[in-house]
Amino acid sequence: MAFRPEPTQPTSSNALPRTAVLWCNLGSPDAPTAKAVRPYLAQFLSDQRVVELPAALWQPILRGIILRTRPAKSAAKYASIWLPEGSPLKVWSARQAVALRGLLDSRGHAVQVQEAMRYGQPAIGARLDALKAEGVQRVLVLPAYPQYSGTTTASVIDAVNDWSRDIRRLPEFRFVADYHDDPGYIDALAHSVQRHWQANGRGDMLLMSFHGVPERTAKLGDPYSQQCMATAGLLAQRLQLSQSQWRVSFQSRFGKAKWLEPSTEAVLHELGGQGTHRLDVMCPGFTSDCLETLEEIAMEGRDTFVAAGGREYRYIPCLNDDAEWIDALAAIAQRHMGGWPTQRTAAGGDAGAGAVPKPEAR
Ligand SMILES: C=CC1=C(C)c2cc3[nH]c(cc4nc(cc5[nH]c(cc1n2)c(C)c5CCC(=O)O)C(CCC(=O)O)=C4C)c(C)c3C=C
Ligand SMILES: [Fe+2]
Ligand SMILES: [Fe+2]
Repeated sequence: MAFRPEPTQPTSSNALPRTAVLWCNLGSPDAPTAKAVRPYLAQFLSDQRVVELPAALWQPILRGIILRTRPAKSAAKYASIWLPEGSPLKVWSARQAVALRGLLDSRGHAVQVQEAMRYGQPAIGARLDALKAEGVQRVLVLPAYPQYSGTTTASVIDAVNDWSRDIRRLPEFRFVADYHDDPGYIDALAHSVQRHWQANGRGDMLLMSFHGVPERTAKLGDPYSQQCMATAGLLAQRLQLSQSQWRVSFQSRFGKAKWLEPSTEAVLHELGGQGTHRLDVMCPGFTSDCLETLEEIAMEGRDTFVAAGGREYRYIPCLNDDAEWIDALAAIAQRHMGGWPTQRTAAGGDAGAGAVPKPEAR
């Protein structure tokens, strides 16, 4: 094992903050084409946090069946939601990082904020390389997942650990595990629903659809489903909804195993069949709109509901770069950076940069 030589530390860059927030999301393919989706899915579905099967059993299925058929089907779905600037998930993640940095800066915190992707680009390791080369000494790893799951949150931490393995002088790391019950997050969600009601009228029912995981994952102790239920309960309470006015479901089932229930598809079918007049649908577990919300919920979900007899289907967008949400995110970041010298100095750097004494020490 050879550890990499340390980069020469920048000496005169007091203006560059020594603390960074790494805003980590899932990632997307580079383009909405089968050619680009294939390596993305290969990386994603080879992560043993995501598919908990022995590699000797799973890899032949992945390489021999899934990666032959799924890339083209997924690419067509990605093409239906792709933005001129790229994948919605990456576009929103980048905007969120810029907004978070701006807000922290306006509060006197000199902190770098970078978005990074667990799969595809910009990769977590590449971002950490660049931050280290700039002299960053403290990194807050902030997953874009409000609810903790081994399949997502822990996998982000694995990527940080993989990068760390051959680094001689590591930055100080802190990891945010979850913020499923954070009052700022719940308030931002509640206000997004209230704004939607003000603009479009109140629906008869609010469906909160979360990404699913295999039922086995939950049975083995993953806290994800409990945290989803807690988020939904807090949001319903905050919106003063009665038990009959809200439902929770789990979407994006993959493979043949049993996943968390009820499935979003089954609930949409049921609600449509009952003649639900106006259905409001939101995805509180996704902090930005992406393939799973824009294609599966806003498009496919509508078709399922209407085909079953439902009338009005209204999709409420994710928090994306909503100002109240960025404010909540800044509070979460600040709380976890407590004690770190992030205050901006007169020289424009941070108090932890070393070379410039703090104003009060002069
Ligand atoms: C194979 C099992 C999967 C598990 C377990 C899983 C958990 C999980 N995923 C998210 C968030 C997202 N998933 C997204 C896409 C996506 N998810 C899976 C599979 C599993 N996810 C696949 C194969 C895909 C790719 C698309 C496809 O081919 O269907 C996305 C969107 C990515 C984008 O580019 O827009 C997100 C976000 C969570 C939160 C989660 C468990 C809690
Ligand atoms: Fe997923
Ligand atoms: Fe999906």
